[in-house]
Amino acid sequence: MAGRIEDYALIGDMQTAALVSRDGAVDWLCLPRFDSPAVFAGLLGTDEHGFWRIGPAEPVSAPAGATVPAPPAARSAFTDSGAIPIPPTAAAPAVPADRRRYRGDSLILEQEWDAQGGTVRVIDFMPPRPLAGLDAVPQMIRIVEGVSGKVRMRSALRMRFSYGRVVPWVHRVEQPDGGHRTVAVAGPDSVWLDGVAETYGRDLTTYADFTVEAGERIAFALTWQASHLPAPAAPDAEAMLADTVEFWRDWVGQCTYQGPYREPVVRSLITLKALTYAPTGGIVAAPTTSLPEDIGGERNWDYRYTWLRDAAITLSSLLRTGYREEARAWREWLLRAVAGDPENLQIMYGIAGERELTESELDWLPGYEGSQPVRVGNGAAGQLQLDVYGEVVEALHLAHMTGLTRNDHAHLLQLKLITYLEQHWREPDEGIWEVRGPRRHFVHSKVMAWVAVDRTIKLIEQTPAEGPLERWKALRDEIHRDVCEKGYDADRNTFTQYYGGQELDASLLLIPQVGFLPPDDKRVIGTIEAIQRELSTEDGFVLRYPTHDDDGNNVDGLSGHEGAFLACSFWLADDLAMIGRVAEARELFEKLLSLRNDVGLLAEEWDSRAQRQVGNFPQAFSHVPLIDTALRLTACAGAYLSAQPDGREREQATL
Ligand SMILES: OC[C@H]1O[C@H](O[C@H]2O[C@H](CO)[C@@H](O)[C@H](O)[C@H]2O)[C@H](O)[C@@H](O)[C@@H]1O
Repeated sequence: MAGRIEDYALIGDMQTAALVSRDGAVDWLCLPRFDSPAVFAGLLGTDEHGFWRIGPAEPVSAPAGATVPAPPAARSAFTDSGAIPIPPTAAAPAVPADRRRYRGDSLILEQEWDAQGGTVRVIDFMPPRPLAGLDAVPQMIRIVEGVSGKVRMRSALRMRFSYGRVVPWVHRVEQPDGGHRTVAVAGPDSVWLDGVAETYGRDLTTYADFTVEAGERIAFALTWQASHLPAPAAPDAEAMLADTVEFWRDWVGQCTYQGPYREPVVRSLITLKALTYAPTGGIVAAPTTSLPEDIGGERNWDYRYTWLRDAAITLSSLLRTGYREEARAWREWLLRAVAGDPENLQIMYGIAGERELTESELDWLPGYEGSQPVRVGNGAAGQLQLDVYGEVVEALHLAHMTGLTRNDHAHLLQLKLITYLEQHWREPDEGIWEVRGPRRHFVHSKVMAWVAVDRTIKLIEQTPAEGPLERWKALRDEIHRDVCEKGYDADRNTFTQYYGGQELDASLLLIPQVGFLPPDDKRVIGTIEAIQRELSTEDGFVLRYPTHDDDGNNVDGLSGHEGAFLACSFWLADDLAMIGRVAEARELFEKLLSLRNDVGLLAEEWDSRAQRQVGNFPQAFSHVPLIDTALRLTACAGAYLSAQPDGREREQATL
């Protein structure tokens, strides 16, 4: 059974990613791309749906309920050593590592067990893949390293293609040097296992039992190849490790952020890079599908696609921390994806710009802790969400302002988007939260329409780009007036979720951040205070909107509740800093940092009742605001230091 969401660490090669549990099991891996069917889908079901666990065969202290390690009957060498008799269903021992971490600022995971006989380390990574050529195939490398003593280990590999549905045909391929490879084939996929350890099959699972001594390193490699193509070369694991170390050293070396939050910022940047599909520049919202927002409920979605909103804000964070190449690549992706008539702009696309993201349910998967359905595809692709025009234009604007090489097509696209928005901003939409209830006049959507027009006016004023400047200035004023008249409740001194509504919405926290109103405007302060009052969880985080009305009826078309939305909680910290409540902002930010798991990763939401992470994982939409808030608080600290040379702590508004 899958562990808690925070028990997982991410490894990836910028084309796909895997989740590795603290017990040494890879429970999620889609091959060859982020959005391909999973080869290991144990995360959303059981071990029967695929996993690959490497860990000690005999840990010192197995927790209650852990599978007792035992030798398979077919292997005499192991049986001769006098190990415990095997229960017929035992696949592999599942015992949490005693320690784990990423190797420095990289995506190379190291887990260590103090086991019977000594200490052992397993190093897991996926080498960044070349974009073309024979070796442009996904690989997962697992190096078992003896740290001290002598430890008996087991690798248990159960491949189940097509999200746990298909048992592949697995066979050995003898090699001229006397060694062998193991290959699993079904339909379009083949997956090759290489390693020096002897393997054997039992219960439709491939095992290797071996011993590792201090200083010894035993490598395994899994390589995917289209099944109609010749066998891929067996990778040189140690050379791949050296290349991967160098790749991350170079990449992290470009980071311009040097403030007090360097560790969480860099880990978030590495995570965002891992979610970027290198061949096209598309960015997935998360590498998983259907990790529930409500454990046991139906709020389960496929995030392995590129949302314009999520990608645009990711781009902004990358640009502000020195990463221009990713920004340039995403701009190219955007231009290709939206090519054609902006009337047909989708709010999300596949990672290569695909438009067909039809949603369906995988009824053979039980779901994470029974959370059904498991969905692939995403019906939100067909929604109207007017805010994405604002987010995209804002990202293009920032790219321009930070000196990214001029691109006339991007300018042209921006002008076309505004021409579309001019005709459609008055319409109701599904809004930033993609609610599956009725369309409404969401205030956040209108605010972001204002952002799109505002930034385009600035583009025209600052560059040779041309457009009907006066007409668009009038449009900008009209949208502003409309929002302030219809989206603001003067009696309660707060903006509301939608025109004429009573509910609040945490996306309103963005009003001062995008410059729609200044932070010291009484309506802004009133809205921040109302959100703090009405949308806070008992532990001080923020819900994005109330999921139920006063009579207990669901308002977003879905049953159940959801956790605090981490992005919104970071936005609150930002706003508090903007209105001068810097100490409070910092306290909230640090509380948010404490929700990260031990390797620095955040899901989409936090379940305050269960005190655990929920939703897809790791989530770009959580790591981006983490970076943004860190930058703001760092700027606050800088302003503070220059204003307070004696170093005494005092709150002050800096923005
Ligand atoms: O919870 C309801 C909606 O959840 C998803 O949308 C959320 O994730 C998106 C990607 O990070 C984000 O852009 C959006 O703002 C979030 O609400 C899901 O994709 C939707 O289908 C679902 O209705």
